[in-house]
Amino acid sequence: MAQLSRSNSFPLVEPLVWNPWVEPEEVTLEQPALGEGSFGIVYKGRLRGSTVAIKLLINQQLDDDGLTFFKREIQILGGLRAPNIVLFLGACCEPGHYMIITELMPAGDLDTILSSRKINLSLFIRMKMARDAAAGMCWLHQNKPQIFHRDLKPSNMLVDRDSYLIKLCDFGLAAVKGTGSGPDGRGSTPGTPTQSRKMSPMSPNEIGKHPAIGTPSWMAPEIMRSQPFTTKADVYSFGIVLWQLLTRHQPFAGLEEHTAIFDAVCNLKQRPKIPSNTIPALAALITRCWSQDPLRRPEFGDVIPVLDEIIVESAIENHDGSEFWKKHFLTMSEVPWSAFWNAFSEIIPEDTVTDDNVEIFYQLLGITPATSSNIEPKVHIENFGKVLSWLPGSLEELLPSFKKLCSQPWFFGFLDAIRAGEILSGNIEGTFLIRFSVRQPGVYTVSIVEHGTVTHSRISRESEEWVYDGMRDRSLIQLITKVKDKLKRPCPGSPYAITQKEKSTVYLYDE
Ligand SMILES: Nc1ncnc2c1ncn2[C@@H]1O[C@H](COP(=O)(O)OP(=O)(O)OP(=O)(O)O)[C@@H](O)[C@H]1O
Repeated sequence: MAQLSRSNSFPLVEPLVWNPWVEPEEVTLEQPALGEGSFGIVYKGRLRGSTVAIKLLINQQLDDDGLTFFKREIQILGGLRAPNIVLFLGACCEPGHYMIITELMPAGDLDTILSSRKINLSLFIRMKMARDAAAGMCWLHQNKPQIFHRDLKPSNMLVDRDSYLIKLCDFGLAAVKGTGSGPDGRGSTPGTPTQSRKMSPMSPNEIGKHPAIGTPSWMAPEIMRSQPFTTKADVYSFGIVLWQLLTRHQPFAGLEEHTAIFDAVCNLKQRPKIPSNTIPALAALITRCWSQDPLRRPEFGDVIPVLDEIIVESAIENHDGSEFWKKHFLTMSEVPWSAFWNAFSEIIPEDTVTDDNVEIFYQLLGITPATSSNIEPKVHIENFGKVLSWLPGSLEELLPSFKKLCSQPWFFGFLDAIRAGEILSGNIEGTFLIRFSVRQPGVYTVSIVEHGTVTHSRISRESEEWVYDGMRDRSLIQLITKVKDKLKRPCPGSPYAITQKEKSTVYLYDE
């Protein structure tokens, strides 16, 4: 048999259409700026009929070294096409108009988003962001030749508005292995550190003391010490980013001076504190990523599958539930209803696989019937996780437990405070209903008419027991019977009234 020669490249003989250069007149900028870094101010703008992001260099009088940097950023970013790396669109290399143009990421950078408490981001979304960043870094490290980012931090991670997809940006400090493309033009490629003039955001004075590249809070100890480094220096930075995604805090916040960070990280081997209630796999991953010894840090290719499992665990706290999702739908955030039900009906008792139960489950997962027969409804991982947090126990018992709950006249399921208030108003003192807490999955809310107004309070969960009004019980239904002096009269009109034909004998009200 003829031997096929293996080749993954061939010479491109046709003239290339790729032309990165843009004339300054082609670009229009919109004020105010979107963001500002140490080297550039970024604006929203227009180019050739498209809305884009334009980074104008702050220093428009580049010397030879500055020009080398600028060209390298264009060369590296311009050659990258990957789902988690911001798309390069063009550049202008005319003195006075030095700029780099990329796709616009409308939600801005991750640093701003994480520090804005108004933006609610579940741990599930934040771990998906971590996975995106890891995928972007994996692309760089597995490129041939390898690319080192050297400034990985949340302000260099851009966010897509709707999907929260993350793309890496700012390749101003990036380097290509084996090209001698050091920022100072003297070959400070990874593995052979030299003194760098470009250090963000250290001042020139400090550079002499700590010849290193990057931003101190995210800088690996070997970089700070100006020792040889590898791709694992980026993995260290990722460990800090992962901790930020977990806590939404700034790393080394109390340490203002770069020398203090140097001392903490390099000499005292200190790291930010990982909260004790962190998912164990996530705590372990952060710890490995920011190991003092670079050899103990994982490759990004190994980080991604670990994050895939962490993503599931962050959406579904219930152990059986997260194992179920990992087994059938790992890497999927939502699955078509039929695929979900096929897998789920395999693990529940055969007599519970009924049309009634399908319907009840449909409601429970907050699925609205498809408006068109072409679109199959989907089960979202976070909804499944929430449902399991309200109905803890084994998966086999999920449907019977929910059915029993629905048979209680006071249970109203998915209802917000405003609607609960409307339903209860005009009822006598002590009339109440119980609903899933809209804000806090895993918690129930009691809405009750008290002193002529409707008040809302929580039934919390502590050590596998439900707790309300000083009483506690493993069964929610039993707990409600214990507080019937306060919760006197179930509110009429439960949406599950039909299932209440099989009314529970556990709780009997004196109407
Ligand atoms: N494509 C984009 N879409 C939206 N906002 C962007 C985009 N690119 C950059 N920004 C915003 O501008 C800020 C600065 O961009 P960038 O990091 O590229 O500049 P820099 O001067 O090289 O920064 P550094 O100080 O980290 O070196 C980002 O943190 C972000 O807020």
